[in-house]
Amino acid sequence: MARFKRILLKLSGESLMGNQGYGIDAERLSDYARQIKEVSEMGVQIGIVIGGGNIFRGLSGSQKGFDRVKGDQMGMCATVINSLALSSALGAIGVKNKVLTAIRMEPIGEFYTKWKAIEAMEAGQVCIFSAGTGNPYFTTDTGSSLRGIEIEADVMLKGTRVDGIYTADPEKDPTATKFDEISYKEVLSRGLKVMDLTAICMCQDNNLPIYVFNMDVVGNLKKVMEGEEIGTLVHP
Ligand SMILES: Nc1ncnc2c1ncn2[C@@H]1O[C@H](COP(=O)(O)OP(=O)(O)OP(=O)(O)O)[C@@H](O)[C@H]1O
Ligand SMILES: O=c1ccn([C@@H]2O[C@H](COP(=O)(O)O)[C@@H](O)[C@H]2O)c(=O)[nH]1
Repeated sequence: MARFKRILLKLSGESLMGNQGYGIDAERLSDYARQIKEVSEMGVQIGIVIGGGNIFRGLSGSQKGFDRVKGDQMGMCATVINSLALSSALGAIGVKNKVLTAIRMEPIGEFYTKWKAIEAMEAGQVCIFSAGTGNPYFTTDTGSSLRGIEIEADVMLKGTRVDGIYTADPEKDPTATKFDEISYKEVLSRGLKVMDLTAICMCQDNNLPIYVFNMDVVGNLKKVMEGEEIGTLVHP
C-alpha cells in the first residue's frame, strides 16, 4: 500500500547529466523511468516536473549578457527537452504518459489545464508538466509547487542528488547535519537553499508537504512510497 495516492515528483535537470557533466545521461534517464514505473505499478497517480539546469538557466545566461526574459524562455524550453526525453524513456518501458506544456506548443505537448492533468492521472497516465510556470523569473521548484497545489497532490517529492535537507549545503560543508523533519518556517528562517524560497512559501500557504530525498539511488522512490524515512519531511 502506497503512502500517498497522488504525488508531484520534482526531478533535477542537473542530476540528469549523470557523470558526463552536460546534457542527458541515458543511463540516469532510464534509472528514473524504471523508478517511476515501479511506483506507477503501485497505483500511485504521478505528476512530474523536471528542471532544466543540465541545459540552460536564465539567471546564469543573464550574467553572461543574455536578456533575462529570453534567457528564462530558453530555460523553459530546456525543461521541455528534458520532459520529452523522460516521456520517451517512460514510453519505451510501457508507461503511458502525457507531456503537458505551460506555453502553447502543440504538437510537442498539450497545453496544460488542471482538469486535463487530473483526467489523465485518474486514467493511469503519468503527466509530465513542462515549461515550468510559463513565466520568466520563476524556477521549476516553483512550477512544482504550483502544479502540486493545483492537482491536489498529497505531497511534493523533491528527488535530488542529496539525501535530504541539511543545516548547510552538504556538497559544500562536510560538517552539515541532516534534518529528518523540519517546518517550512525553519527552512525559511535558516535560509536553507535546497529549494527556492518562493516554492517553500507556496507550499506553506497551501499546506502541501514536501519530502526531499536522493532520487539518484535506484529504488529510493519506491522506498519513499512504502514509508521508509530516507529523506527530510517539510511540514507545518
Ligand atoms: N541546506 C541544504 N540542504 C540540502 N541541499 C542543499 C542545501 N543547500 C543547498 N543544497 C543544494 O541543493 C541542491 C538541489 O539540487 P537540485 O539539482 O535538485 O536543484 P535544482 O537547482 O532545482 O536543479 P535543477 O534546476 O537542475 O532542476 C543540492 O545539490 C544541494 O547541494
Ligand atoms: O516557471 C519557470 C521555470 C523555469 N524557468 C527558467 O528555466 C530554467 C530552468 O529551470 P530550473 O528550475 O532552474 O531547472 C530556470 O533557471 C529559468 O531560467 C522560468 O523562467 N520559469
